[in-house]
Amino acid sequence: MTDAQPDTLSEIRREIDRIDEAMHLLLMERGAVIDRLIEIKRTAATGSAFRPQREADMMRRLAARHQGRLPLATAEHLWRTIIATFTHVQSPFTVHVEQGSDALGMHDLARFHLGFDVPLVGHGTPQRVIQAVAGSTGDLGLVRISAEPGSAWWEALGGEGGPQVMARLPFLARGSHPAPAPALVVARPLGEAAASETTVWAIEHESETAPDDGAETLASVKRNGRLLRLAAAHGETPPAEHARRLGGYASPLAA
Ligand SMILES: O=C(O)C(=O)C[C@]1(C(=O)O)C=C[C@@H](O)C=C1
Repeated sequence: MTDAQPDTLSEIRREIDRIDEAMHLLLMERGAVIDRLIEIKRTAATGSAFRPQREADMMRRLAARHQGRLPLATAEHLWRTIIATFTHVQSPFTVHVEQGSDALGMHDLARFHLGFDVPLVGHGTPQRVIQAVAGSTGDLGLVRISAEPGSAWWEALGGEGGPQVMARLPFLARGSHPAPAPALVVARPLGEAAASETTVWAIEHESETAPDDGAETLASVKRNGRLLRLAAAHGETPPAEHARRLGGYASPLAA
């Protein structure tokens, strides 16, 4: 199609304008619905409007109905931005991001899932991220999942009211994801709003090798002939006798 067919081109552009206007009106209508939701949702109990299981259900439905020319990643990013923005509107929060060895990847991941309305603060280590979240009311932390990190940073999670794992990103996990850096979202306990399809555990093994217990090893560190392991397992059953529960997340949708 060229500008030599002005009638058809302007017709199509009118259609695009109609769709854009409808989308904009719908987004503003969504904002008005969120105003009503703020009145009935007891965000004050946890200080956070973040509802990871609800978000997972929404993203699964989006992926299931998706088709056509628009890349799924673009639809995912648009909706993540909308949801994160409306989460922030309900109860403002900051996201503490581990910059460490992959600062660019982590920044991409944060912006992909949160848009630009949510403020980010960078930290050099996962422990600093956890500390910042622990000292806040409803802030989130983003910690990179790296198989052999420099320290067993997850030892700083848990405890009475302390930060826990709440989500795993990317959620619509595909080989070609535009922001593929694997990360865990940590937050102070969200009560019933938390997701727990997959539970995250800290396990200390007597030897330097992990047994085949069916749990996925997210990260591990060898210390004094023992293996400190951050593991994830479907359901709520501990994979080992002395496993310490560190939170949970909605299981990402694999390709
Ligand atoms: O459903 C809720 O509880 C909301 O707060 C709404 C909403 C959304 O914008 O759709 C926002 C934040 C939550 O994490 C989940 C969904």
